[in-house]
Amino acid sequence: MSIVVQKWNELAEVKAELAARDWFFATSGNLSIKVTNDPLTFLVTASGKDKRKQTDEDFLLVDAAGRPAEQTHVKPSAETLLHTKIYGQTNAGCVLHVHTVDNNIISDVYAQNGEAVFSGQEIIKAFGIWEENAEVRIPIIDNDADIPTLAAEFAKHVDGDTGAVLIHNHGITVWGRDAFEAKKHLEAWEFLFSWQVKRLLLQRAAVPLAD
Ligand SMILES: CSC[C@@H](O)[C@@H](O)C(=O)COP(=O)(O)O
Ligand SMILES: [Zn+2]
Repeated sequence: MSIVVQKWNELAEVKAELAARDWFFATSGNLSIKVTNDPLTFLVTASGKDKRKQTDEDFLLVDAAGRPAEQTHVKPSAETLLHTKIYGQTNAGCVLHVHTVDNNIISDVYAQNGEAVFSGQEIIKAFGIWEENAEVRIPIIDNDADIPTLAAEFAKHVDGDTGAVLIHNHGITVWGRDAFEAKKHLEAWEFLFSWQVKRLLLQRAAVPLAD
């Protein structure tokens, strides 16, 4: 099996799992997986498609600049530039972007702080952090409609092989060394967002919480 087919299948599997979670509302979301390092190529979702559906045109191969690396009539994701920043600046192998109600609420509630901070949660260990009372932070950036401007701001927060950024009232972009890690981190972030949204609602309802 060629490396492209192998990576295609891997990304298709992640896509199906995220679809099963109903994380692709209204054609939102984009995913990619690195195929080769030198030259850099990666498979990225085709733009504007319903990512819950599985078709032979779900992904296309693009180069380091996000341009199609082979003849195709489908267009790369409108947000491919964000993926190129990650592959260009790190050794990440997979990038996942989803819009969920919870990630949008958290991005809005903490927008003024420029980040959301979480602690006191067992699931933080999914990020490979094992200390007691560990804290995790996710930056929140403005949702600039101009993709090069958005990508430039986004790139300032891309400094490791794993990471995540919230885009205000838009969604989350998570990356990891491989698809397994990217998905694990995405699920852990979404768990934290959902947990925090529910805590905020309970606090509002004056239900006593541990802290
Ligand atoms: C309808 S979602 C809005 C899109 O602009 C975008 O944010 C998105 O996530 C999907 O865009 P796509 O070009 O299909 O990758
Ligand atoms: Zn998006």
